[in-house]
Amino acid sequence: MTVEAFAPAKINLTLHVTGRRADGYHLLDSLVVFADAGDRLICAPAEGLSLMVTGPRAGGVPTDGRNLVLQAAALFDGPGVAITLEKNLPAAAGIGGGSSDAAATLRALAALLRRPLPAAEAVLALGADVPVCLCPRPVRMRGVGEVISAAPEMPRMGLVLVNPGVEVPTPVVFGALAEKTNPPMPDLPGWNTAADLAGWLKVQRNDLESPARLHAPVIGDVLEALAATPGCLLARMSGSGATCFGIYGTQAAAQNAAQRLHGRWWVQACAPYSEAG
Ligand SMILES: C[C@@](CO)(OP(=O)(O)O)[C@H](O)COP(=O)(O)OP(=O)(O)OC[C@H]1O[C@@H](n2ccc(N)nc2=O)[C@H](O)[C@@H]1O
Ligand SMILES: Nc1ncnc2c1ncn2[C@@H]1O[C@H](COP(=O)(O)OP(=O)(O)O)[C@@H](O)[C@H]1O
Repeated sequence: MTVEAFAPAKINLTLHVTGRRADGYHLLDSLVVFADAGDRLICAPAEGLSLMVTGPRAGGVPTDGRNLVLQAAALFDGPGVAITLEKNLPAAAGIGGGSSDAAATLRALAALLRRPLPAAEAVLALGADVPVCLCPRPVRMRGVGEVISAAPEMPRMGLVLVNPGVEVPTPVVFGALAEKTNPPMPDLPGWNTAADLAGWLKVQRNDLESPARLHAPVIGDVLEALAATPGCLLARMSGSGATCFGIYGTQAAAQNAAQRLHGRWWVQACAPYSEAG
């Protein structure tokens, strides 16, 4: 039996940094959605554990024990599985590529080996973003990433992701954040249209945008380019960057914007993705 799993891109529509724990990790309040663009995993029974990384964004992704896929697989105590990871998302890009791959590995191996998912603490130890990636659907994420509650359904909309090809290491961005204690989000209201959602998001924030722009000023160019595309309702950075997203009223508007932006950067038109269950 072969098990396939989809590892969707994670998008932080908001990212409020509300405090800092004694261990240095930051407390977050984030509206997280997933995209129907992502990496793919194929897991097949084998003698030992192995990983092959393929796909257009495989370059530079570690294939040894540094890869979160192997770290996630190791939680199943030396499983006999050959894993192929098709890498479509840019790495170190603020869209949770590694974390989503790790979560997809956990889902796939639990199904393949007919075993329960590892304990919550072990999942969190893989990375603060791994718990949220375990059930890809719109959620509000708090704590350092482990406190997850359902968010209202997303309205119909189109999205465009743009990454300028500059890797922005997450610890560097958190380290450069001047004010660590900022207001959380208010209660989430629910949105009927993409314009409603964008209007509400405009008065929310990504607190990591300023420190990320210090490290990679090109983020400012990406945001400007996205905002200038026809029909763009909001342009913002995701996570610790450098990927930015644009929100559009329709898929067609997002496709059109992506076509205009194609050329110097990684550009992907997509739609919100939600896994049932
Ligand atoms: C910022 C976020 C927002 O969703 O996304 P990305 O930019 O990575 O996609 C995540 O919190 C990233 O999660 P993840 O990338 O899994 O973080 P980890 O591997 O656990 O931590 C990497 C480093 O980021 C910092 N870190 C991470 C999460 C957090 N809540 N506070 C932190 O201070 C710490 O310096 C830590 O050493
Ligand atoms: N499966 C993976 N895909 C991409 N990067 C990975 C993976 N496993 C480990 N890494 C390492 O994790 C780092 C962060 O990658 P990623 O999770 O994509 O970024 P982010 O935390 O910004 O969303 C990369 O620099 C890379 O070396």
